[in-house]
Amino acid sequence: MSTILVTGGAGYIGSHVVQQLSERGERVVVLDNLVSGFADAVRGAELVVGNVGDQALVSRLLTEHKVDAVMHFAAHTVVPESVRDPLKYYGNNTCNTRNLLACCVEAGVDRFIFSSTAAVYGTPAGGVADEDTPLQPINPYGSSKLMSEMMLRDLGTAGAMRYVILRYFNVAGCDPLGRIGQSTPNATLLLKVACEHAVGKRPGLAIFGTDYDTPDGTGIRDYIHVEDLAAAHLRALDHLRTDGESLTLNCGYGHGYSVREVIDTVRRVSGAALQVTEQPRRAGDPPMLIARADRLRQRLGWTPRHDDLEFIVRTALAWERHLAARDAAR
Ligand SMILES: NC(=O)c1ccc[n+]([C@@H]2O[C@H](COP(=O)([O-])OP(=O)(O)OC[C@H]3O[C@@H](n4cnc5c(N)ncnc54)[C@H](O)[C@@H]3O)[C@@H](O)[C@H]2O)c1
Ligand SMILES: O=c1ccn([C@@H]2O[C@H](COP(=O)(O)OP(=O)(O)O[C@H]3O[C@H](CO)[C@H](O)[C@H](O)[C@H]3O)[C@@H](O)[C@H]2O)c(=O)[nH]1
Repeated sequence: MSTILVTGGAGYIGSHVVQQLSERGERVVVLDNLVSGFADAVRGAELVVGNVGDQALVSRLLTEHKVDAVMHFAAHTVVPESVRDPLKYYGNNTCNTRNLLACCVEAGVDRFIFSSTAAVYGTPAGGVADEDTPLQPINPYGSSKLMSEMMLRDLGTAGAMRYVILRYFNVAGCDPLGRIGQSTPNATLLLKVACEHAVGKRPGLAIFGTDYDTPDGTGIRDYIHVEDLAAAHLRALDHLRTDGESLTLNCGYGHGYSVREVIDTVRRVSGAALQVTEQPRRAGDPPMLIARADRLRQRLGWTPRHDDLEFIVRTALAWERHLAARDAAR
């Protein structure tokens, strides 16, 4: 039986994908250096603690485990940090991906699923991006991911790799059964920050920008539940295993919510009286970023199961309560 190598499988999104893979009976080996992941998030798979840029280690894993496909989540992901320290991002997200790809080519592993991001589009005109929208990242994080996409495209042209590039929009929510979740320390993402405030972990919450040209003046994003996103990865794997061609696909629901709508939902679901301040726009934030996501449905037969902001918030909040109870017990 062949194995899937999942890099970054101890992180937020990777751990949800690993759980779905193992529930389906797939054999999985996770490679994660735990810089932002957690060993106890890896369920149903072997965890190897190491760096994805370590070519000797990766080559050994590919052959010893008879790997037939790689899912590559390992990366640094904090946009403002990438602006302050771009080489950290090019090093981990681009150079390490290059090393990983070199090992795959050498070992003849030619199925690759890559975690890309809506950040490759930058600030698309009209706030809606399809996969052919010009790629104009406005921060090093987005650029570091785009360079990895380019390597994959060129390997595809050279006949050395078939790939599915998944461009995630705003990923949110957690395992509905509460087994794993988003534990990222010092989170900056709106939904996580709002849930942390709702459970008392933060004293307040800021809205960054109330003067956008949107119906309520705040930024609009396309929030996709992590379980739906994980399901897209399993479909991508099946596509490559049945000799499907290389694809680049947006992952979102095709509609969005404003910052105020997200905060109102967290307030309603949690019952907490949130302390919300209005602050100036955060540098580099587009007013609106929504996926045109028809291609994902058409090409992989994916249909979302959790396209419901309230459900997303409920699952995120349940995990936040679990973390708060765990911390209180320590
Ligand atoms: N969270 C989002 O909304 C979002 C949106 C778009 C794209 N993405 C992409 O999805 C992927 C997963 O993101 P996440 O939100 O789960 O982040 P995360 O930080 O929770 O997960 C990343 C994982 O990669 C590991 N890692 C990092 N560098 C490594 C290295 N050199 N070697 C081995 N392991 C390493 C970390 O320890 C962590 O477990 C990333 O590639 C990210 O760029 C995330
Ligand atoms: O405390 C906060 C945090 C965020 N926001 C606003 O909420 C919206 C969403 O912001 P997030 O920080 O949650 O997410 P981004 O839209 O910045 O997401 C970007 O960064 C992510 C990773 O950090 C992914 O890569 C994603 O694809 C990329 O577009 C934005 O309008 C932002 O200004 C607030 O008002 N207050």
